[in-house]
Parts: sequence; C-alpha cells; structure tokens
Amino acid sequence: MVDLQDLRNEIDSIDRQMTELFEKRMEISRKVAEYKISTGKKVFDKEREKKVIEKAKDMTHNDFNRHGIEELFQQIMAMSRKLQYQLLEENGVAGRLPFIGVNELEKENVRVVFQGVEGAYSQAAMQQYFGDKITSFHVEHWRDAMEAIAEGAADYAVLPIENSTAGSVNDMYDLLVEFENYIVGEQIIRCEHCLLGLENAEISDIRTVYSHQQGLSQCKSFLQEHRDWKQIPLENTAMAAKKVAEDGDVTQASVSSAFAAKCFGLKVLKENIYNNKANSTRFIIVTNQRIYQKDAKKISICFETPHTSGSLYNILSHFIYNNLNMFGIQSRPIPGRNWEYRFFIDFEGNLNDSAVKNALRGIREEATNMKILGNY
Ligand SMILES: O=C(O)C(=O)C[C@]1(C(=O)O)C=C[C@@H](O)C=C1
Repeated sequence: MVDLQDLRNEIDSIDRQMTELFEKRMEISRKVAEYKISTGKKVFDKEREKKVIEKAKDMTHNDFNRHGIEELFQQIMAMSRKLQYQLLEENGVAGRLPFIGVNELEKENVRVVFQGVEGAYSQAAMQQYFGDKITSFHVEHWRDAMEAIAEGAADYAVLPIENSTAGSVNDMYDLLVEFENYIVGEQIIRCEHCLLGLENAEISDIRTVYSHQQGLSQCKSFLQEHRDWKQIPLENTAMAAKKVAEDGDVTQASVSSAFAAKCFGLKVLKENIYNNKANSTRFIIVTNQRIYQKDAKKISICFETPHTSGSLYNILSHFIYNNLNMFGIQSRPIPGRNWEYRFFIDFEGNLNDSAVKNALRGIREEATNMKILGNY
C-alpha cells in the first residue's frame, strides 16, 4: 500500500518548484513591462497568449490535462497582465481618462428635464437633487429627455434606473449606450404612496380610486379594507392625482405621492398606505459632458465580452486584483447579435484612484466597446 505521507511530501516538493517558477515567471513579466513602458507596446498580446497555451497543451498526455493546462495558463497570463498594468500605472503611463473632475456640479440657474407629467416621482427626485432655483420642463419619453441633453436643450436630465421592488429600468441601460451622455449624480426617492382626495373630501366619501397599476398593487392590503371602491388604473400616479383635482368629485381619490398632492392642491386623506415600506426608486442625473465630481464614489461602466468561455470571469478578476468593490452587474442583449450580451457594472471608486485606472485599463484592453457611463 502507498503511504499517504510520502505522496504528500512529493506534492509539497512539486508545489515548491511550481511556486519558485511562478515567481521567476512574474519577474520576467516585470521586465517585459519595462520593455513595454519604454516602447509604448500594449500589455495584452492575444496572439502570443494563444501560442503559449497551444504549446503547453501540446506537451500534455491526455484530454483532462489539456483542459487543465489551458485554464492554468490563462490564469497565469491574466495575473501577469495585471502585474504589468500595475507597473504601467506606477510609471504614470496608465493613459488619460477623458473625464474632467469638478469640485461641484452647477445646481442653480440650470435647465433640467424630467420624464413624465407634473407631480411625478421623477419631478420629486429633481427637486430633491437640484432644489428650486432651476428652470425645468418635462417630456413624454425617456428618449426625449436623452435627446434634450444631447442637443443642449437641457443641461441635465433626471431619469429612473432602478426600483427596489420592480428591478432595473432596462431601456435606460440601452439609452446610456446609445447616447453620448454621462451619469453625474443619483437621487433615491422613497415611493411613499398616499391616498389623495379633494380638500373637502373624507375617506367615507370615496367610491373610486385611480392610480398606476403598480401603485394599486403596492397598496393592496389597504385597498382590501375598502373592497367597495372601484379601482381604475391610469398611465401613472401623477396623472391619477391630476384627474381627481380636475374632476372635482369628492367620491374620487388617487394613490399618488404627497408631492403630487402639493402640485395639484389635493388633501392627503391617508399617508403610508403601501405594503412595502422600503419601496424606492433610484434616479440618475445625466448630462452631455464628461465630468465627475472630485469626491465621487461610484463608477458605472459597460462593455461587451468576446464570445469565449471564461472571458467575463477574466474581466471581473480586474476588480478582485485591484481590491475594488462591485455593487452590481446587469446584462442586456446586444441588438442584432443573438445570445450575445453587454454587461453593466457599478463599482466603488473614483476615476482618479490608481486602482480604478488600473482596472479600467485592463478591462478596456480585454473587453470590447468599454464605455465609462459616469462617476458620481
Ligand atoms: O509576451 C508578452 O508580451 C508578455 O507580456 C508576457 C505575457 C505572459 O505572461 O506570457 C503576458 C501578457 C501578454 O498578453 C502575453 C504574454
């Protein structure tokens, strides 16, 4: 019978040699980086990596080892590249980021566009972010808002990107890729639905309630206590409040925000009638300039990955190696390319941090169509 301890001693000896060789290899990679710094050559050399992997695979003796050696060398060279990116950054050749840092965003005397009607949650988000000293207008569609800032009709747009219950606003991700507009801020608004009625109405008068379908379903428990009320869904919660104000009928109510009550002169008949107390929507503030506030802490990027196994894994490793904390990842189909996806990542950091520059340089070289959507 073989002795386990003997076998483990052998493995230990091989591991020692592998570690020594790994360190030797990284030392050579460091020298290659010096050469690349002085010649301006790119770190990532796809063809060379292919050849290294093929050569190593040819030396193996069975299929299992062929796969193993391929994966191992992919990892070794990914680490080698990360070391080289770090050295580039230390030598100040990490490349300039085409974004300008500003101390503060201009929030007064600016023109802001929001999507939706007056009294919408997006208008509430706009007021909370910018205050009152602005000129604002609203448009019907998200695309109209993106166009307004792209063309310079507005300085900023306020647009929803995510709801804590309903999830991401997918169209917004596509629009951020399509337009040369950038995220410079965000505002989270709690969707605190209330029951609104006319100034002289009481709850006992109500017979009909209007809201967006989601508004009605988010207040299901409360509405079940009033089963005799007719529930009528409308396009959005603000329109529902507007209708109640315009109809002037005490038997009508709407499920809308307290902000909408103020906008249309309605009375809050009952506050906090929603089921999920944490329900919130995250709005982004978008502009057509590549700027970021110097104390910004969150970065959004998107990229496409080559259609090969492990490519997303390799790209995500740039966050791990640079100690960057990822907040989230989304994917969206790429139009016209079935079953291929574009990834959107939010992570913690500032465009001026060297770890961030490092990671972005690596991702830019290894992914396709990488775009920095903003630092805010
Ligand atoms: O040969 C090079 O150009 C290197 O930088 C070395 C190396 C490697 O570790 O083998 C690293 C990165 C390149 O993508 C290709 C190969």
